[in-house]
Amino acid sequence: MTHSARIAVIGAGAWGTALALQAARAGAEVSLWARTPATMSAGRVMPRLPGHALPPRITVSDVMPRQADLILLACPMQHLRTIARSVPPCAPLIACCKGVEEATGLLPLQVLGEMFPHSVLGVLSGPNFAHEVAAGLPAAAVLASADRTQARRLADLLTTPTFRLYASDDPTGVQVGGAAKNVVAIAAGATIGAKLGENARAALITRSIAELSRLSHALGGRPETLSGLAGIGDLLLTCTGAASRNYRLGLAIGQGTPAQQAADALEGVAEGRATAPALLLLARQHGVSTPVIATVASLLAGTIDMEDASQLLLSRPVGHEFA
Ligand SMILES: NC(=O)C1=CN([C@@H]2O[C@H](COP(=O)(O)OP(=O)(O)OC[C@H]3O[C@@H](n4cnc5c(N)ncnc54)[C@H](O)[C@@H]3O)[C@@H](O)[C@H]2O)C=CC1
Ligand SMILES: O=C(CO)COP(=O)(O)O
Repeated sequence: MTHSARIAVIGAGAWGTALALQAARAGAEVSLWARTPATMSAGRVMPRLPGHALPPRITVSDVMPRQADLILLACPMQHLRTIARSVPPCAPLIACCKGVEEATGLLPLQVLGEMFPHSVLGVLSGPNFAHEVAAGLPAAAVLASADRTQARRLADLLTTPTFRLYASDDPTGVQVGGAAKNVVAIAAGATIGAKLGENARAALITRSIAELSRLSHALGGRPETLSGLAGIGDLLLTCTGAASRNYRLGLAIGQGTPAQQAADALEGVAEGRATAPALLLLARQHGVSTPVIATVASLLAGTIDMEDASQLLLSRPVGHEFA
């Protein structure tokens, strides 16, 4: 490519803004699409990430870009379908959201696959707090597409020494990791909020990896993907990092705040909330046992309290570790 890559970022929330900054750092000309109409400016977008100014390579607009070499969709999962309706099918599309569509039980690329059957599709996921990526701190993630060569080519458009994008040809495993880790993070936060201890949290995170691997396998992904950046990597970050919105939602629930009230108090989207029941349904349809996801779904629905939740998990039979 002789010109700088043109990268369109759809969604000017925390993650979209951070990805726009990263794409500019990688040398691209960037258009950042913001939903809010009228005069978009750095001043409107940046309060979410204080301390970072938008460089001149980034233009912000409420009009969808018509031309791009790559399109990054960085909106909340439950709005992906609506927002994608306005996106032109002019370039490979990368889903940067993490979750399952509640109304359909579909993963991001299944939603996009229905809408853009002829486009190259990929997913970007991994342990990445937006504010750190925006600041240019070192981080790594994975970009997965069905075609390994495409995945590497697209990852190269965004990779810099401080944002290391590994390629993968297991988009299903990567999406399951990204969706499920937010649910596990709610459980981890609740464990700490209820003062069950750090041993309990470590056990919960580790056992959830088995759960996620089973689910990934049943949905057509590879279990080993869950031991990579989009699995263990993101679990480590989100289940221990106090900046995680999903963890903070769980923490408040564990301290006794009703789920709805805890969610209302959060700034930004905690994807695990809508994803927990959707993922549970998906797991049941595929005959996969997912005790952690089931417990979080019940906690969020208010059908059990924290004491019931810990009893449910602690009363399960203790078998062979890797049975
Ligand atoms: N914030 C982070 O550190 C990271 C977030 N992600 C993922 O990126 C996705 C977006 O998250 P954030 O940027 O953090 O969200 P955010 O909470 O910062 O921003 C929400 C975005 O959703 C838009 N929005 C709100 N209501 C809407 C509606 N009714 N219709 C259409 N758009 C609406 C807002 O305009 C804004 O762009 C999520 O799936 C999240 O899991 C992934 C990695 C890191
Ligand atoms: O996905 C994230 C980090 O990889 C962000 O996590 P939260 O949405 O829980 O803040």
